[in-house]
Amino acid sequence: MTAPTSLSQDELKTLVGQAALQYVVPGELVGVGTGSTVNKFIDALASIKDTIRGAVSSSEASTARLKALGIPVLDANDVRSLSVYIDGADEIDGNGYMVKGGGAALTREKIVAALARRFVCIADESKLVNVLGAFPLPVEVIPMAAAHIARRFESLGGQATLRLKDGQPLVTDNGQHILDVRGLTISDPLAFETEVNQWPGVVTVGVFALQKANVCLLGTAQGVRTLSL
Ligand SMILES: O=C[C@H](O)[C@H](O)[C@H](O)COP(=O)(O)O
Repeated sequence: MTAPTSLSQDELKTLVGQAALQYVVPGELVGVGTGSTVNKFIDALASIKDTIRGAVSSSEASTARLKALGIPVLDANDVRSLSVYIDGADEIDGNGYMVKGGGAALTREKIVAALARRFVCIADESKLVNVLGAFPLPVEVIPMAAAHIARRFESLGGQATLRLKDGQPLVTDNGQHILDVRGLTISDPLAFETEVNQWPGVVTVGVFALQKANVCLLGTAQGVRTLSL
């Protein structure tokens, strides 16, 4: 697919959202992520909704969009496995390791991704990085542990702030809070994810290395680039 150089970031998201349809298996369920890029995928998915069984969703926001377009949404507990999970990223590196959670959906995203045999990341080219960490790292936390966890990040050189919405701590779909951690360089994503996920009070860290992307569809000025990871 070729794109003229004048495409906006929004148009690049539309391109990769549409390109992801090729990974949807007829007659099956598809795992659906969250965010502005996935919204483009959901819109494209509506055009083939009669060929699939439905979706397993990673957020209330995606569920609402899927249902509004007439796509059935199944509970993750009723599904043993998915052929594919399609989601965006805030950062992705050349190994398929990602930072996610800019939309606060990281925990459910990891759960639905865990059900899938293949993770297809859709992103515009601004998301491709050499090393993870420039995007403030989202971490979902149990509220009573937030200050303690923030201090642990300080000891790693990070500065953690509680994410707010309308002046109040943002509450996730799971009833928890989000810390955004700036100043980290995540040179070993697998080790980092494994360590932080063990800290008491951490629900999920937004590094996706244990469940990395297998394919990335990257929207570029030259068109959609497919990275096999
Ligand atoms: O919590 C949100 C997700 O991890 C998103 O996939 C991520 O933030 C990318 O979102 P967007 O496509 O809006 O840049």
